[in-house]
Amino acid sequence: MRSPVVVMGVSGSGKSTVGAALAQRLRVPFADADDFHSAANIAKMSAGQPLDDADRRPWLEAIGTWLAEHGDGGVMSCSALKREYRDRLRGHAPSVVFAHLDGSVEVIARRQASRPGHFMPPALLTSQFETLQPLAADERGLTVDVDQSVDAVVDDLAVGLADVLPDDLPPEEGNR
Ligand SMILES: Nc1ncnc2c1ncn2[C@@H]1O[C@H](COP(=O)(O)OP(=O)(O)OP(=O)(O)O)[C@@H](O)[C@H]1O
Ligand SMILES: O=C(O)[C@H](O)[C@@H](O)[C@H](O)[C@H](O)CO
Repeated sequence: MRSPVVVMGVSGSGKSTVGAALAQRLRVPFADADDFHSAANIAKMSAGQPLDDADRRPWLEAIGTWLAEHGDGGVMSCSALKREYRDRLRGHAPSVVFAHLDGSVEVIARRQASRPGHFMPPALLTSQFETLQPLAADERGLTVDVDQSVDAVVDDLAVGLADVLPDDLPPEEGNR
């Protein structure tokens, strides 16, 4: 069976950009968890307030449903900041693999600041880092450094995923 991939990380780490490019490379469907938020969640973040567990619960359910529907391959960009959120997603799609886009607050703040017209205010980056629980050793996934070009990040992901999912990727992707 092929597996869905969740590209995770704090706001501004590159999930939307990298996730879309990865899906294209793997030739699988792509979805962005930003598009699954309720209007109330978007309004809350836009007003500079971080989401809490209750705000994220129905959102995670919708994302889990998408992952379950894409058990044979798909990429979802979703912050998935806490272990308990990832456990929830795994409950829907047990084969899911998490790809953490990891970077320093300096690099990510710089990218967020130069991104025009996004609802997420840069001031919320601190709470994103405070909430983030990196992948634990028992979680199926990989971590990639975002302090490099988008192409290089996607290359690292494709190579790393080939190790995590040796039977899932087309040979030309898996053997890069
Ligand atoms: N590796 C990279 N090198 C340079 N710029 C990047 C890289 N990855 C992403 N960016 C840029 O950084 C900004 C943030 O990226 P993006 O919107 O994809 O992040 P995100 O994690 O999806 O954010 P959010 O969760 O807030 O929607 C964008 O302007 C994007 O073009
Ligand atoms: O869990 C969260 O707090 C949210 O997912 C945020 O991270 C936003 O959706 C997004 O990343 C903002 O751009």
